[in-house]
Amino acid sequence: AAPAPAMSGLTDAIAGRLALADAVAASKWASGAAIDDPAREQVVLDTVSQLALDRDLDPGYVRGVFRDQIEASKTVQRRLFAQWRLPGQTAPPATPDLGPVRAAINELNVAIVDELAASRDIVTTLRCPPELTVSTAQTAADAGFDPLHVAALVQAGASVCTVSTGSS
Ligand SMILES: O=C(O)C(=O)C[C@]1(C(=O)O)C=C[C@@H](O)C=C1
Repeated sequence: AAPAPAMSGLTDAIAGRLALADAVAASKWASGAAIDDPAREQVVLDTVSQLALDRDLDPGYVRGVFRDQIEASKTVQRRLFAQWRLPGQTAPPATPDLGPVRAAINELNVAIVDELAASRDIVTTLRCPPELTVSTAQTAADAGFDPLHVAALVQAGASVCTVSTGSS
């Protein structure tokens, strides 16, 4: 097999977290809960800030990456809700208890911060945007993501590289 792209550990962890948005959405549909849960978002952001400090990463950088994880999850959840509201469509059956899926998200949060630490030297360089693009494409293909999840995966990676490639 070809070697894995340099940042595929990170994009695999991001994709694993994003894939859980489907289970979150199904659970919220079953319980009638809102997609947006600002209190849970604060817990996630505060937790990953501490994980960042433990690894000598900039907590502001890591919070920014996780704001994108949360927004990407909501992109998927909102689209699924919109689909399930269509005539003749239904949500998959799910338990209204978010506890188990949030436990899985917590584990992937740690994995993502670990992968950000492993990629700390590349994220500030001009190699980051192309490596992230290649890894994202490989991860999306391996995961069998549909266009919605591919778009959300790209959204989730938007703040990973701290080098600007835009002309100014
Ligand atoms: O845990 C939830 O309820 C989710 O929907 C997941 C998540 C997240 O990505 O961490 C996303 C949106 C919510 O506002 C809170 C958290």
